[in-house]
Amino acid sequence: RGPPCIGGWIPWIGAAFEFGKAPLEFIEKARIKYGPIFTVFIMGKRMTFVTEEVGIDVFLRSKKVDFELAVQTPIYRTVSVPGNIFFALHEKLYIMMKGKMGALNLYHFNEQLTEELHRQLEKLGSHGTTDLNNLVRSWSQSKKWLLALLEENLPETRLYKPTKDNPMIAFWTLAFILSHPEVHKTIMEDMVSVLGPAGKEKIKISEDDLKKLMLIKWCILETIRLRAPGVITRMVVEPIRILNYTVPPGDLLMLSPFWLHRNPEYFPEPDSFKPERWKKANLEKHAFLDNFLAFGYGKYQCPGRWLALLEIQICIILIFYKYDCHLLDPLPKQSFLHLVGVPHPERQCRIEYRQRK
Ligand code: HEM
Repeated sequence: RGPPCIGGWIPWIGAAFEFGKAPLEFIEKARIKYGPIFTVFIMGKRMTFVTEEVGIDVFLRSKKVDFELAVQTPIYRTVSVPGNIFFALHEKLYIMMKGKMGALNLYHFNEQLTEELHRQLEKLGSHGTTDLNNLVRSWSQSKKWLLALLEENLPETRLYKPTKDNPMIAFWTLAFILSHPEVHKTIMEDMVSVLGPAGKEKIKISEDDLKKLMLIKWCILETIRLRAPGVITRMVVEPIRILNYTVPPGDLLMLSPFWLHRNPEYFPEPDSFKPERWKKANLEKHAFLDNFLAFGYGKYQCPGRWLALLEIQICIILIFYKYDCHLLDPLPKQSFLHLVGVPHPERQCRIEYRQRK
């Protein structure tokens, strides 16, 4: 017997209309109505969602589910890499990225990232008002060095251009910090004690400075917890038993880090922005909090996770070092439309900035 299946009235199309209206909301409503495991039938495809312990454990650890088979089609759709090239290059590319961007090798990027962000900040002038989204977008457009690094190590990737970098986490982190004045104030005090008062041109940020500015890292992780990707996915390759159900091969097994991070058993007061909960994580040993799955898990866990954290950390330090900032709009809600990747804001959020003296 398979899990409860949500189909809809029109045979092949299935639940596509209902699901497409607000996929994230759909998943949570379906969990409440159908229980911890359910299948959604859409455009001839079956997606089986697991939302509680047993299912999550199968998703993360079972040998009967496959990462490459699940992501090949979306990769073809977004960056046009055909299946044969993907399967031939994927493992090599992953190992290379994991090595170059691993937590231990990462600080080589410090100087390059700081230089690049300084250049972008100069364009902002001494003061102004802008949409926070525009601000972070302009910073993330010049990662040519990262592409060059990939191409140098794996020339075959030259043929494929990546999609635009996604600056959403930098947006949300700035928005969360600026809408929590106590947190913002403590960050500014820490910055003065580590980097000194404002005024120096083009400060450099050492690995040691980053370690001392731990609250910023906690804010980024807490932001990622609250704005985690809507789903991660695996393809079922052999029948798997979860609770009393059998999930057949060919199903896409789906897990939602976004909703998992809202489970109060795992994260007390899950909707509150509480950077201090990250005090418990063993970040020195490169471990996150239990049940934090924003970067996926297992053999193909996000290889860019430490680089993403480093980049946002430097970005926030540089902007707060140079400018006094405040939001002109309240913290926007997240849109429930984005299932893949980090949720976008429902509406704009303006920021006013003025150079610190
Ligand atoms: C906060 C930002 C980021 C988030 C939330 C994120 C999240 C994720 C997630 C959830 C996965 C799928 C893992 C799984 O299914 O187990 C993934 C894979 C991946 N991420 Fe990230 N990521 C981020 C930033 C980055 C950055 C900056 C890079 C590159 C520089 C990157 C490169 C990749 C790659 C290449 C994969 C695919 C791995 C593979 O094909 O084996 N990510 N990421």
